[in-house]
Amino acid sequence: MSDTKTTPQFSPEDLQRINAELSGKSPQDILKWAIDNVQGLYQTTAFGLTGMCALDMISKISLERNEIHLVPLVRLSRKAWGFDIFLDTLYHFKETLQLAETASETYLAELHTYRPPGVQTVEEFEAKYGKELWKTDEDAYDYLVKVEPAQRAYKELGVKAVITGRRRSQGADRQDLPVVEVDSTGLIKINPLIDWSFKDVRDYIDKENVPYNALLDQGYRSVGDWHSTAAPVEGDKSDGNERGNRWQGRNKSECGLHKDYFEMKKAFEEKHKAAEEVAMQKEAPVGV
Ligand SMILES: Nc1ncnc2c1ncn2[C@@H]1O[C@H](COP(=O)(O)OS(=O)(=O)O)[C@@H](OP(=O)(O)O)[C@H]1O
Repeated sequence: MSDTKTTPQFSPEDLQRINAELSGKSPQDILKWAIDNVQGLYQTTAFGLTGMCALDMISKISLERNEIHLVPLVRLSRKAWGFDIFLDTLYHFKETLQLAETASETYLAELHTYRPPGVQTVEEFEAKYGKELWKTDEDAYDYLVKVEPAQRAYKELGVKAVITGRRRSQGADRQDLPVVEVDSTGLIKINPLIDWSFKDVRDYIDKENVPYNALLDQGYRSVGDWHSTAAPVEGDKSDGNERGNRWQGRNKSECGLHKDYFEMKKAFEEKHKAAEEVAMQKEAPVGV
């Protein structure tokens, strides 16, 4: 995979202007702007509530613009934008995988699913990288299940920009997010629901009858891998921190997908190389 940084469609000055223009606009207006102005646009989603709102809004924009309500959405939408990228870490809850299927059927959306390099199943992953890698080396885990597959997807599909489901009210690293940003690889990230609260997304889902992860009915507010998503505790509303059930007890609030790609890759490769050298030394016959 080439690691050359691509030239973003927007200069820093463009970005400043665009963010000023889009500030305070509705998610639908931000999405319309993105569809009209951004090339190579896809949505990256783990089918969180926010991503589901965005998916529903995009479909409605497509319908509204074409004014033909009986043509399958897939054909209309395909004209307007790319499609969904789903990074299957192999450790998602079955409810999330079920929702991925329901969402792509409901919206006739074409799902591009990417898995860790060279493997298709948990068994293959664990045979190659060991059991519970998220405990023994969480950075390597993040790199293998999210960061590398995402870069592979972007390259293979020609993705230049992604719509994400991040919101400022999710706190931690997200409280100062801009609407449009460019990451270190030149990828444009658009965060259309940036100003919405958890209640706003929940209300939209209910009002528009949007499919959602069945775990929400069990009290989950944020859903990631099963091994890093704690089950809700009765009576705990965690209103201030909707992602408080993720990576509990660990100093971690992001999965790596929204961190610096080059730094993650370098750290992974250096560690990997060192591990290989140790393994080779062990294998070398005594005296060599
Ligand atoms: N597995 C996977 N595949 C594709 N895209 C993904 C994935 N995980 C995270 N994302 C993108 O990041 C958005 C925020 O997700 P989370 O709040 O769950 O946080 S985290 O990224 O896991 O740290 C998330 O928002 P949603 O669309 O609401 O799911 C996506 O835009």
